[in-house]
Amino acid sequence: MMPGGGFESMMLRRRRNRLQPQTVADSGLTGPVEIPDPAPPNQPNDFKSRYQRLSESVKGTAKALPRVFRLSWQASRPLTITLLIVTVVSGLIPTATAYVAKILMDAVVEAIQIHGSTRPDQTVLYIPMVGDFTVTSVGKIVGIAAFQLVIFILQSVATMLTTVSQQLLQERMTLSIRHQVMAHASRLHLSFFEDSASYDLLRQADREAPMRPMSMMNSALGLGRMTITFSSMIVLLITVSPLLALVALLAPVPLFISQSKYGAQSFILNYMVSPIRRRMDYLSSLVTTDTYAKEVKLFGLGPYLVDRFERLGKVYYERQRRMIRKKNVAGTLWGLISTVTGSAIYLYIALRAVSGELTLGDLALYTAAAASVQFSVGGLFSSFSGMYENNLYLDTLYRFLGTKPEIDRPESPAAMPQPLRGHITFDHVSFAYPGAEEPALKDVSFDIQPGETVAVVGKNGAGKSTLIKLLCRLYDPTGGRILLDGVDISTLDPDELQRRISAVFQDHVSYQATASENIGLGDLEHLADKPRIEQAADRAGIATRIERLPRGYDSPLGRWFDEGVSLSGGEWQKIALGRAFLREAPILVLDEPTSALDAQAEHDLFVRLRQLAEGRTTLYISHRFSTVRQADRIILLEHGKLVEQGTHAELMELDGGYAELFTLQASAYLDA
Ligand SMILES: Nc1ncnc2c1ncn2[C@@H]1O[C@H](COP(=O)(O)OP(=O)(O)OP(=O)(O)O)[C@@H](O)[C@H]1O
Repeated sequence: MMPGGGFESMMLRRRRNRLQPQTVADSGLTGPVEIPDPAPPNQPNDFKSRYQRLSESVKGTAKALPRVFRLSWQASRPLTITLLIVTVVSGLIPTATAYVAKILMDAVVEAIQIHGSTRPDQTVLYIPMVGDFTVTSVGKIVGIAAFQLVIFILQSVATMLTTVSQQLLQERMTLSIRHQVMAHASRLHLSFFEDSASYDLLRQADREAPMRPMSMMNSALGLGRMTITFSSMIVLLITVSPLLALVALLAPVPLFISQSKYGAQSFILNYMVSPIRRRMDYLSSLVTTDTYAKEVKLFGLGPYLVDRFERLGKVYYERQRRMIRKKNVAGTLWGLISTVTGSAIYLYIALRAVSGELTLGDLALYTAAAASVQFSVGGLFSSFSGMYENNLYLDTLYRFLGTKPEIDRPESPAAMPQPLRGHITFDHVSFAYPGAEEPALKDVSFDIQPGETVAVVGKNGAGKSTLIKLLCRLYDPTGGRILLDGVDISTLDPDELQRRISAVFQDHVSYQATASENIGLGDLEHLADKPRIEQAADRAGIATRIERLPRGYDSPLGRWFDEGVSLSGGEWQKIALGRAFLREAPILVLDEPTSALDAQAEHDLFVRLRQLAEGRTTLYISHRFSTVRQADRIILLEHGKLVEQGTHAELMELDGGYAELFTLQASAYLDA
């Protein structure tokens, strides 16, 4: 039985389960360790239904084959052709070998008989020597043996060619698919990365899919090869004895039944990672991952987590043991029926050979044929289940490649205003994240004059970062519009817009690269422009620190490198600022750029920012009011709404939400 639709519906169920809140007992951290496995798909299990599901799976999988061959064809035509030819040849070789063994044996027996008939007086067993035979029979035997040698050589060559072509094609296809996944991911919209289900899709496409087409191709070719062996063997047997062909076909039926039952069970077992194992993996990662180490150690969680792992592990092992035992014992018993049938037939043929109705060669042929037909039946099933499994992953790949970047790229974008002054207008902007019940921004309108520095404040979750994502066009507003120098940004080319914006995000990236590259990535055109990079580092207040590094600007940063330098959180943040300063963009966006900076560094930065922001429109988010008060204007957001705006003095005078937050923070400092 192939799980067919049942498997997919199970995957869907799993995805839904993931989105639903888990009970505490289910997390694996507390509660009973007997976490149940998902119920198997509720489907009838009689032979007919199994057969129907099998044929549905066969059709579904067969449909996937053309696209896999297309991928292989695109990757390399010569290798694909070689592989196809070699598959046909390898499929015929077992039949040819069996046939040659038969004619060789028949020739030997015939030669013995011819020679034996000339010595009718012989009563004791007489073993003839080569010299006793006629030249014709020796010639024939040598000819057949030579033919056999050719087949053996062909077999070695075919094996070598298969290995080489498969490995080379694997490399080519993996490269080409990874390239496609990367290229597509780089075009995707931010919401794709922020949604867990679609992000899962990307991770799977990136991790699993590159290997799959070639595995599928290999399984398909294996299936083809075995089908060729199987059919040619049957044809050969028919020419010798139709009865033999029939029995060779019937003998593996019990094996086929057992394969179809237990093969599918182990398939489900392998691909349905049981919930208990997922929890074990999580517990293990809590103890073995660097980012969790500090907290796990401080709270003394290690022994507790290890103990939970062990207890879950015992339950898991017990379930595995039962399943593995059942599968193998039952599978072997069914297989034995085939073996017994085969032996009975073998005996029957041997007896017929004795009575002279079949030759010794026929007996040899049947032996080879029966073994290879049985092998093919086993192989047919595992090749097919391999294809089925690979196809599931390929589906993921094609679903990923079929996703559309959600930002609409205008067909003929409006011209970017020249020169860009940096006048930003939010005009009744509203926004709700996909699937979110509450909008993150509600009817927000404000205006930032060219060169103005505006700070956005508000409590956690007020919508500050969302505002910035919309301005950078990482999302499109669900209502209202954003104008840049009077032009609606949705009519501009998003790439061109983003080139005019320089940003530091809350979760800025620490690239595993040299100090110089870390800053240079802010503007690819100046990736290796040392003087500009040094100037940007100086503006961000990190130049002296970089100069003190063992290899200055060429020092590798981060732990990926053997001699990589580990920077502090604040130093990394300054590097990110340097990256933003490298880009000579008219709009500067800073999302909590000073959260990791010490008081001195923050003060220095804002003194510099005043110079840097000159001529640039700057929008920054900060929870530090010492920084905020220096802005030309301050915007206060509350639950996605703009509730106050003005200078620090104006807002203090207003004595509203801003004044309250400011006083709260200031008094905290004063009390201390
Ligand atoms: N990718 C997302 N998908 C769904 N909802 C989101 C997403 N990002 C943020 N939100 C929600 O939108 C609201 C506003 O989030 P936002 O990040 O803009 O807040 P913020 O003011 O920047 O908060 P903080 O001060 O904590 O950084 C929050 O309620 C948050 O839960």
